[in-house]
Amino acid sequence: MASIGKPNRVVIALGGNALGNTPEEQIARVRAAAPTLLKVIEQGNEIIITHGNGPQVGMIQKSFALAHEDDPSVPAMDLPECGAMSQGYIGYHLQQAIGAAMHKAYKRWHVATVVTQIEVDPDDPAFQNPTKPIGQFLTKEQADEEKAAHPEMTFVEDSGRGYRRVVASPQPKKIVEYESILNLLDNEFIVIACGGGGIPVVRDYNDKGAYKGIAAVIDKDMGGELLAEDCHADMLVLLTAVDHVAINFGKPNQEELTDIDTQQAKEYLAQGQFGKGSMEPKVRAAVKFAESRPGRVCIIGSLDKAAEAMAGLSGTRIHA
Ligand SMILES: Nc1ncnc2c1ncn2[C@@H]1O[C@H](COP(=O)(O)OP(=O)(O)O)[C@@H](O)[C@H]1O
Ligand SMILES: NC(=O)OP(=O)(O)O
Repeated sequence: MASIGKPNRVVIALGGNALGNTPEEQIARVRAAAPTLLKVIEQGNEIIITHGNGPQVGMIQKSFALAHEDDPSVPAMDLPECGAMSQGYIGYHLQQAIGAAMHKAYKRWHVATVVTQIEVDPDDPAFQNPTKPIGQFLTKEQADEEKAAHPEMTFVEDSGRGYRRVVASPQPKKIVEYESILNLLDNEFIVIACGGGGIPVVRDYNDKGAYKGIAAVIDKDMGGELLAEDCHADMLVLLTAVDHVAINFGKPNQEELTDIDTQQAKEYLAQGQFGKGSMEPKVRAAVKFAESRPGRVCIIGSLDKAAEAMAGLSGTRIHA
């Protein structure tokens, strides 16, 4: 386990759903989380923050469509642009909250957001099979209405919480701004990076290999895992809206997991114990990280109990 007292590198991922649905809710939640994040630093760790954007990226795209609904000549705002906006929107609130807490404690303001692109494979099969829920939760009737208005969109039921639109979610391959992130870390900044899983981009070989956006939303748990590996992190902490990963989730025989090894996690994955597009990618990211180097640990827990989760008093610990 990453022990207190030596400078461990910890990547902390904040779930998009755990950040609330309005700017006011988001400000309140990141303000509440900021003291915990600083406490992790005081315990001798370096932290790197990433975050989801599922609700926010959908909200940004829909707001733009509504603003221009009377003018069909205005094209839709594409997902990569919406993803970039979500990184700015969430990074801005995180910078304010962490910056204020840091300034109070140390009279320093060393926190910065990196607008981060992540290269994906244009032939990733995920482009043929949308799985990433975005936007608000809908009733069945609302989802049917949206589907009738936008036949190209796909809607699925999301972990008993309602219906949501799903979009393609390719695997992250390479963090384009990797060196900028490491430079900021070397200069003792708290870095917020790979928000929303990173803006998905592909190489355009008709334009000398330049990067261009592609319509998708990368899973931030998988983006966060890549960030953690690239930054040589010791621990990956995935914070969401539930205290623990569970088996038989939502059933009378639900069982909360506190400590499992990757073998057990893989068996539960094979049994389909985890919600697709919600808990499943977290457990997959946890397994990948825990198996990437001896001693690496992932904790999945709630944003509200982040301190307890890091102290081993809450959350699910996944290790090799
Ligand atoms: N087996 C499970 N154990 C715990 N939570 C689960 C499980 N399967 C699905 N979920 C759902 O997954 C949610 C976390 O995924 P999601 O909301 O997508 O996360 P994020 O906070 O990253 O946006 C939980 O709040 C819960 O509703
Ligand atoms: N991009 C992403 O995974 O967002 P959520 O954490 O909100 O699902």
